[in-house]
Amino acid sequence: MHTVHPSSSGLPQVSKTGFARGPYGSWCTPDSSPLHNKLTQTISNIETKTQIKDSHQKQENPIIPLQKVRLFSTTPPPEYKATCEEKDVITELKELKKTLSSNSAEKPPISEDKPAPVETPQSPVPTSPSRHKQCKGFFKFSTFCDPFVPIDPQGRVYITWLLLVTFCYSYNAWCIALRATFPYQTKENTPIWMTADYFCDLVYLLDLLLVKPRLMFLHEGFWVDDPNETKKNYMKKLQYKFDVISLTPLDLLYIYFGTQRVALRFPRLLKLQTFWEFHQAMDRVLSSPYVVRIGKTLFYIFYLIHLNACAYYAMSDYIGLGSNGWVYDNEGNAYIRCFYFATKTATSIGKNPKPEQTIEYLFMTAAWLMGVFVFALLIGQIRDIIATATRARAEYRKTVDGCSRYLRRLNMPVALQRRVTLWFTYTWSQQRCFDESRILNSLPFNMKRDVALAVHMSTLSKVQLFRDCSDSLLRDLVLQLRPVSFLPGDLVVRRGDVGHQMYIIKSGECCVMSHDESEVLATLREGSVFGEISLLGIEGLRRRTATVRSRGYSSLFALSRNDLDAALKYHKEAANILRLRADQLIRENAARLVKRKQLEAKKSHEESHGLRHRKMSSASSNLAEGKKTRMASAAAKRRLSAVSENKGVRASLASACSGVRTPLPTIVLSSD
Ligand SMILES: Nc1ncnc2c1ncn2[C@@H]1O[C@@H]2COP(=O)(O)O[C@H]2[C@H]1O
Repeated sequence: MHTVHPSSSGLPQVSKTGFARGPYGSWCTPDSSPLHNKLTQTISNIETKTQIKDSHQKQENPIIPLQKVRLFSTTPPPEYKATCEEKDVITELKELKKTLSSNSAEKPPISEDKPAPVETPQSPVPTSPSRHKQCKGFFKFSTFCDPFVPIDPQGRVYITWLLLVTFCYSYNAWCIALRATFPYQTKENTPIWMTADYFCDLVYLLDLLLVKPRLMFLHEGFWVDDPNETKKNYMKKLQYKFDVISLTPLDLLYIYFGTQRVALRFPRLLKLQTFWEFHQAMDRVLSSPYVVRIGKTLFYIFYLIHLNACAYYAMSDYIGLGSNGWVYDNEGNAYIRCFYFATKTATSIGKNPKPEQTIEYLFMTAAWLMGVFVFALLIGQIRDIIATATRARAEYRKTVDGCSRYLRRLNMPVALQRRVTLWFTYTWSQQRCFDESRILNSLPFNMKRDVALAVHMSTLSKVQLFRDCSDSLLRDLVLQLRPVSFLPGDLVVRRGDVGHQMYIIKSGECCVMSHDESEVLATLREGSVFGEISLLGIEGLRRRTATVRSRGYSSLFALSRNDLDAALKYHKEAANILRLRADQLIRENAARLVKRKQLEAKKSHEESHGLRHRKMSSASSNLAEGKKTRMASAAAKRRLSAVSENKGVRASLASACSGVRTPLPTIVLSSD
């Protein structure tokens, strides 16, 4: 029998060469080289081992031949045989490891067009095998039609088939009740109704005989695609019994009762499981499953009203159309009028006609009860679906409002409040959540890591450090990365602070500032790493060597010192790369600092030289001026002595001398 192993999640893989390694790979394997992958297979992956065996037999290495395990063998092997097989497998694996390690020098090249399927036994939910057999369009459809090819229950073609069956089911569900009560099936249109009916019956039949028996299923974590087993599996299910009963040809009784007895087709309504199956599949496939859930609930609501309308018409017909104030008065469009009445009674909206007969009272009571219990339940369901769909946004609003209220209560500056709100808005727009880890925590560890890798792949693939080191470094670190956002001008790290985290730029730009923050030393962009120097503690440096500011809005990943230390313990090459880079930066910065200091010294030297020169020149000019003043005062003295007796002249003289910087000749004043 055939089994298909659980495949990887289909996420792209990291490779040193191209980073993304194609859809078959997985992040879960510790080393991504094909050789290593082969070594890390578990015993459960028997088929893969067979492949490995084949490839190595080609290299003429004697390996004990492996047997394929039959999960559903008709004559199960005795237990001791299974144990022996298991032992064989282990021995073989050991031999294989030895062989491979001896051949490790000549690693086979990675085939680009045919990537080796990597098994991930630790993957919790095996994806359907259709991931491996990617075929397109018509070919896909033709394989679906082939009665000997198993069908993937998660494949698109099967979901399309489910849509067709659901359509047929809905047709039966609505039209059987409608035609059985309302006079819409006439002699003239009976052939049309019949054609539609038998087309649906054909679809039911094909589903029962050709589709459902070929559906693959999971057994102990493996996809079973053996036709006999898939058939047996279907026939064991309750769904099979319902599917068979739904095709009971009660309509053969048309021969006796006439084609008007459409109620004979009621068994068709028992194919309800396919209807549910379709909705489950859509729920899985669509990006917004809420639409499907709401659609299904609305379908139930309208269907109940439809049944109510049919019952109302049937009852009115039985009592006599228009015979009293409660029954349908046979005016206007019968279906619309009855549907309107049924909606009114079910939802208790509007004024309902008063029942007159017991049967009418019973009908009204049943309709109201249905409205109270069933409708209230269904409408509540819709409210829940919408609340779930918008829960994340509601929580975001609650957080923002709470924080703003807190800041307002503390009378914080308006600018700060605005800044906080801005941060919330930006972080929400980037991450759509504030705590990514809380969302992922419900997943198993490996899946959580796969999701984190897929989400952050575009950024992490740009980080040179991860390209240069083994893939497992990225896998070890990805769950430790914490997204953080910064606003324009925000300080990411401050020079002199103790370093606790290093950063990877997811989007935006960060500027490394010089000592006095007057100069930008470097502008770091997406995929750049910074803040590692103080974490590595090179030459005892535990403090930030530079200030780094966010230039615009930026989203970064922060990695704590402990997580980095833990990872570097097992990834020596990464430690070396980081250390080398840090060394280089320290040397560059030191050289820049020395150069700057030299420049400053030179400048100050030049400045002091210039000052002395200026001082000397100003001293000599002072001397000359003093000489000039002395000469001027002597002349004034001479003139004064000539006119010493004349008072009026003395006053004018005083004013004439007032402009002279040297103290006025006291002689003149004292002569008074
Ligand atoms: N000249 C530079 N060019 C680029 N990055 C730098 C430079 N100097 C320092 N850094 C980074 O800025 C970071 C500041 O904090 P750390 O000292 O921890 O680590 C530092 C380096 O990662």
